[in-house]
Amino acid sequence: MGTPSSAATAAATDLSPCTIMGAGLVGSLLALYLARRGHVVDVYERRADPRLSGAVEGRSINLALSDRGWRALEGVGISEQVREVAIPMYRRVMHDQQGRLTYQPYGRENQAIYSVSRGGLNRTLLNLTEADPRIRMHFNEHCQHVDLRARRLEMHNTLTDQEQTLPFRRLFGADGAYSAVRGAMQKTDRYEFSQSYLEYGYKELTIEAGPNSEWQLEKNALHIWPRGQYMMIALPNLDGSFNCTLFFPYEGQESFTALETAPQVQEFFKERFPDAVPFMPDLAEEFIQNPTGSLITVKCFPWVHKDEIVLLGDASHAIVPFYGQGMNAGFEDCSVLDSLLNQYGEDWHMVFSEFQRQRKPNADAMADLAIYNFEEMRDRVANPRFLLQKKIESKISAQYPDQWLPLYSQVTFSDTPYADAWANGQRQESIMQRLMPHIQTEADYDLPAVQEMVRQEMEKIDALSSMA
Ligand SMILES: NC(=O)C1=CN([C@@H]2O[C@H](COP(=O)(O)OP(=O)(O)OC[C@H]3O[C@@H](n4cnc5c(N)ncnc54)[C@H](OP(=O)(O)O)[C@@H]3O)[C@@H](O)[C@H]2O)C=CC1
Ligand SMILES: Nc1ccccc1C(=O)C[C@H](N)C(=O)O
Repeated sequence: MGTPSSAATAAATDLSPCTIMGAGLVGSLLALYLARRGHVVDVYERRADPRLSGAVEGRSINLALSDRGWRALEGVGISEQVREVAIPMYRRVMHDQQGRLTYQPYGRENQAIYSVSRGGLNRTLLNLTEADPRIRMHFNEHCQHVDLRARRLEMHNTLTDQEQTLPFRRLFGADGAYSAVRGAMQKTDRYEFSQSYLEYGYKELTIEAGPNSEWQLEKNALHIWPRGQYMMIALPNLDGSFNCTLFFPYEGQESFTALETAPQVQEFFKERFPDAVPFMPDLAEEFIQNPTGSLITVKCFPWVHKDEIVLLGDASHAIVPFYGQGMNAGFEDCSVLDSLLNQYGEDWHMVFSEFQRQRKPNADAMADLAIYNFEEMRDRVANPRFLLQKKIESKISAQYPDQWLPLYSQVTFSDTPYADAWANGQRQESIMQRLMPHIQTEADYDLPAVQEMVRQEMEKIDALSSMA
């Protein structure tokens, strides 16, 4: 296990107490970061302790941990522990309507995104917070109101029905997409806020483990059934099963409203996902019983109030799940905040204002990237020309590693700010649009005319970067 980077710089005395709202993934990781700097941390969470309440496993989209998330976990020395329960997924496996498979690697050989269960990761983080004497966890505490002026929280205990008012000195809103902390900030003058829902919802389903707990599809992959306007995906679990998610329109001919009865569900899946159905014995029951989740994007500004309150994770930037970056971005918030604390010490005004200055454009870019990846996953990955373009891009990247890293790798396997990755990616896409009409097969990449075009494009990239 690595040494926590921030522990070395922690001052043991005179640190202001910190209050975190929300003990989800971001709130729990942030508690570890702040405690390891020497702060006393109180964490309030409206849910019961998931380790006691036996939260149902397999009822949430599996997370895909990638480099930004791993780096943040390393920052508090817990990445090895998480790695033990994470399954590497090296590539996308696409299933067409006849059950034929095509493949797309995520990055170079050995580069992978990692499937982890949200509940499992949350429990691991909570065990670690509990082991730290500086952290006090308060479950079943619902924040009903934040009084910004008096710096007080109105809390309601959902077990005892008791109300209490608590003062805070420094408040970190990690209370998710429907944040109560943000809710109070929204009432201040000139507060910018927007939320939008996709016209799609999601339904969680299960591909069962085989008779000997074996995986019935390729284990180390993320499976996609792209169907143009909708898709199903599956991520592996440690017990041999897969968590499947159907992303599906609310309305229309093929939509949730059109699938109401068990025979309708069976019929539809048999036609559209025939190779998955034999592994989904509880399909119709799950489809009818599991709730349909909605898909929200939240943007807001500012993220800070004076030097007293800051929003992190979904509270400031909830995004749709299609890039698998929501948790990674929220974890990166924690490591960025920690490095700003290293830089500015207890000058919270500087720390908070730098935090939102750096993070806001990146959060906005990630929100756009997430929507873009939905179109890629549900539609473009089914197109052989798209897969050829990705192969050509990886050849360019191998030949010109200093000039070209594919967009997916910049987002997933680097710490390039999301906004820069998105801008680079759009530039690269326009180059590919010029190049691809000259390429029909992978071998065409070596044609002298194509090589010359690529060389000229690289020269332009060099010229641009020397001007920057
Ligand atoms: N794979 C999945 O299904 C999901 C994944 N995620 C991932 O996790 C990432 C990080 O999420 P994070 O920012 O931690 O947000 P989360 O929503 O995971 O955590 C916020 C926590 O705060 C609690 N909370 C909300 N309102 C209050 C309140 N008024 N008082 C006290 N507690 C409150 C929430 O409870 P409650 O949940 O009851 O609102 C929740 O436990 C997301 O970007 C996403 O990628 C998040 C959700 C689902
Ligand atoms: N975790 C997810 C949850 C829902 C939808 C997608 C994901 C992904 O991780 C997608 C992956 N990054 C991909 O591009 O193939």
